[in-house]
Order: sequence, then structure tokens, then C-alpha cells
Amino acid sequence: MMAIPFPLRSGHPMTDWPRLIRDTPDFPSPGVLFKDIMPVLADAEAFAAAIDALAAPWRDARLDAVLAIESRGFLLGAPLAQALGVGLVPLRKPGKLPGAVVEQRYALEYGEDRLQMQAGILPAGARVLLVDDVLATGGTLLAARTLAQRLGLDVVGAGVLLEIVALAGRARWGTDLPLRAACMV
Ligand SMILES: O=P(O)(O)OC[C@H]1O[C@H](OP(=O)(O)OP(=O)(O)O)[C@H](O)[C@@H]1O
Ligand SMILES: Nc1ncnc2[nH]cnc12
Repeated sequence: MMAIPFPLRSGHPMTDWPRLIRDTPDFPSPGVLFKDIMPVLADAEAFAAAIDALAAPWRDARLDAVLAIESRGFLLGAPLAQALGVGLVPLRKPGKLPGAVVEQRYALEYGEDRLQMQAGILPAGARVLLVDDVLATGGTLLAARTLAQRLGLDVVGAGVLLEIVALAGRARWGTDLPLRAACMV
């Protein structure tokens, strides 16, 4: 049988969960150093600590909902919404959501894509937090923010598990709304 590469219950102290993020060079395309968060989710304590770290800045933010970005953002958005006691709304890739949708096109570190959100799923003025796993160039998060604002939502800020500082996504996000990263590389 294959050896398990890391403990499934690591017992890691809260601050150590970022050590489980693994680098994969040249994925999904040459020249990209891919930061793989899956080992964090596979470890019970690390996953719980990561969600705690994501939730901490927003506990008093009087949020109505978390807006989670497909697909790795869903894995964090659902437990985060539960931790904060608010609803969850998915921002999805095209063709997945029924009914009327609003769409935003964007570029990310390794390609182009589109995000859609259901029109009318939240009332205008609802206070929302955007969540994703990784901030790289910032294209995805910025598109999510534009989409939410086009629907009249009050974007309170954004939370990511990992910020890749060298790719300067924070500069694109700007300084008018808070962007909190649970860890940075
Ligand atoms: O800051 P950016 O340069 O925009 O990159 C960040 C985005 O890239 C990844 O998404 P991807 O489209 O690969 O989708 P996935 O979550 O479905 O893997 C990641 O989950 C972020 O959403
Ligand atoms: N380098 C990277 N690692 C993981 N997810 C990403 N999304 C965009 N760039 C990424």
C-alpha cells in the first residue's frame, strides 16, 4: 500500500497550517508555480484552523452572505459562511446557474474566464464578503467585486486563504475595500 504523505490529523498548532500548501511547478501551464491548498483541506486540524483564520477579520462585519468563487472558493466559502452564521451565494463559471444571471469576463494568471451570479438571489444593499482560495494577479477577485456591485450589493471586503505577493493582485484590488489574506507567500 502507498504511504500516506502527511498525517490526516496533523495536530499542527493553528499557525502551522500554511506549511501544508504545496508547490507544483509548471501547472497548469509552463512557467506557473501552482500553490496547491488541497493538503490543508485534507487535514482536519489544518482545515479548521484555516477557516478560523479566514473568518477572524469578519466576525463583527455584520455580513449577510459570503460570495464564493468557483471552484476552490466553494470549498472555503461554505464552511466560512457557517462559521460566520451567514448565507452562501456561489459565483459560477458560465452555464451552471439556472434563471437570470449577470456575467463578468476576466483574465487570470493562466488564462481567461467568466463568472456568473444569479440576479435577485440577494436583495440590493446586502452586505457581502467575497472569498477565494488564492489571490494571484487579482483578476478573478476584481471581476467578482464588479459583478456583485453591478447587482447592487454592498461589498464589505474580500478574504483569501493565500496571497501570492509577487503577482501583485493587491495593487489591482486597491485600497478602498479591505482584502484580508490568511497567509502570504
Ligand atoms: O488572482 P488571479 O490571477 O485571478 O487567480 C486566482 C484564481 O485562480 C484560481 O482559479 P481557477 O480559475 O484556476 O479555478 P478553480 O478554482 O476552479 O481551480 C484560484 O482559485 C483563483 O480563483
Ligand atoms: N499560482 C497559482 N497557484 C494556485 N492557484 C492559482 N490561481 C492563480 N494562480 C495560481
